[in-house]
Amino acid sequence: MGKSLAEFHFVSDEFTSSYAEKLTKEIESEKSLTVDPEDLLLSHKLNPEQKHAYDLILKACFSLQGQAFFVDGPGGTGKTFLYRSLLATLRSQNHVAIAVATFGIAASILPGGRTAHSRFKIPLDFSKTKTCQLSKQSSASKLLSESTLILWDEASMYKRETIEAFDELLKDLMDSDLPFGGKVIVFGGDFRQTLPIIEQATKEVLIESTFPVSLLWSQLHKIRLTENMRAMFDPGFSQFLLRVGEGREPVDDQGEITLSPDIVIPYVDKEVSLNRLIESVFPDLNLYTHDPYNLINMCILAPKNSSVDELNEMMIKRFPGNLQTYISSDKTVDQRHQSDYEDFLNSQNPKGLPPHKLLLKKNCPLMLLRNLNPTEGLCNGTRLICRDLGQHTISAEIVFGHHRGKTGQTLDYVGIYLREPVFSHGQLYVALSRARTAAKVRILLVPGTFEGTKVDCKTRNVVFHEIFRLTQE
Ligand SMILES: Nc1ncnc2c1ncn2[C@@H]1O[C@H](COP(=O)(O)OP(=O)(O)OP(=O)(O)O)[C@@H](O)[C@H]1O
Repeated sequence: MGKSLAEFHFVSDEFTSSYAEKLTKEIESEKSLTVDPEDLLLSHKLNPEQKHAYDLILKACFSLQGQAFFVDGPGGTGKTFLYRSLLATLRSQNHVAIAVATFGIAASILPGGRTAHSRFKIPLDFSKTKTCQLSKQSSASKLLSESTLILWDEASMYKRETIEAFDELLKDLMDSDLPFGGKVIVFGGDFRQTLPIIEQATKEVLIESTFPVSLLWSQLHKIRLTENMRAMFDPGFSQFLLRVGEGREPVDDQGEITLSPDIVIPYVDKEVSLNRLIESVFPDLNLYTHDPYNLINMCILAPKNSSVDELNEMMIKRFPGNLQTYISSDKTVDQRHQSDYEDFLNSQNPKGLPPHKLLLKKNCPLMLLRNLNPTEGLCNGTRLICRDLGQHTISAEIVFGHHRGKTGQTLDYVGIYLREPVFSHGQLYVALSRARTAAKVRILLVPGTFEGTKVDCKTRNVVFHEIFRLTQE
């Protein structure tokens, strides 16, 4: 009687102190995140819709009454702008505000952002276990319990079972039956943009996997942002974007929409037209040497990796400087098959890996394909500039993301290469909606060989209308 557990030395003193240290360290590091003074001023710049959302969410945070929100806004309505403002306000007052996103690149845009998978130990393969792998004693659990706000961007791209597992985790941690354990949680997203990625899934399977199908959906307080701040100086373009995103742009009997000839590059032949697309987006590649920070926001987007590879091959030849070639080393599991399969392995181009033959030049832009260190801004989608090319190493500099002051997913000039039409919900809308004005978009539509009668400005726009019906429920 009257003894503490520690006196029985079940666990070595060294272990207990290092665990306690780790716990404190994680919470302290979250509390000591530096707040960008610019972010603190954002609350004064919010538009009336954003301000309403900001006040509502902060009220829930300060009244200690748990509430779950969903901020639903088309691309460019300032969701990220609102999140940055909320995070800055709370963190400057010493509150723990956790920010996560579906993909590394979106996480790197949020100050202190991490991917939801790494922060909440969500298993990558949900078929084996449907629970988050966080123990109640872990530092991440403690952090969640202490948090005033949990902010989850791009929740529209997450499978509902993941969010349901997170709800169970919070209920367990907080010993509460309230939704999300009674925490204040803000989900954000846009169902006009791409939905969860499930390979080979039918439309029905895809829709069934989305958040609005979950029973949790009806328990969320919905906040809608409607004013497109990105395209505010081109209202006609902003309305066109919304019609494309919501599948309201009229289609012909082939199911295709007609784009304005002003934004379409006329198709002559593939090489000539591709060159025109490249020249309209990157008029002078020499400028990368002097001003990579501005040029990194000019991009050509394509729905398939094979089109991107084709463009990269053309672009790197045009880029000034000496070419450096890096060759991958592919090995068969059984060494005896190496000579038979080496050429075949080298010809493969799996997603998430660079090509077998990677061609680079000093000062050329790069995109990282792995979440190497999201907290330092090194994640899948981070854009960098090659600074030095060694024999086995590449020195590169981050030129995009929160770590470089370039926040949000706005592009200064967008090229869209449709060698074949888009194939999935929201793809065309996502690409178009990165631009501020129609004058900063150019699209190359390669005519299909099918019947050979394709009219130049027509293309497919895939929109699953069912998702909008579900979000309204
Ligand atoms: N209240 C505001 N005042 C000034 N600029 C704003 C405001 N809100 C947003 N913006 C600007 O509008 C652009 C789009 O905002 P933001 O990236 O936050 O939108 P988003 O809804 O997160 O877009 P997406 O869903 O496409 O990622 C950014 O350049 C941002 O700085």
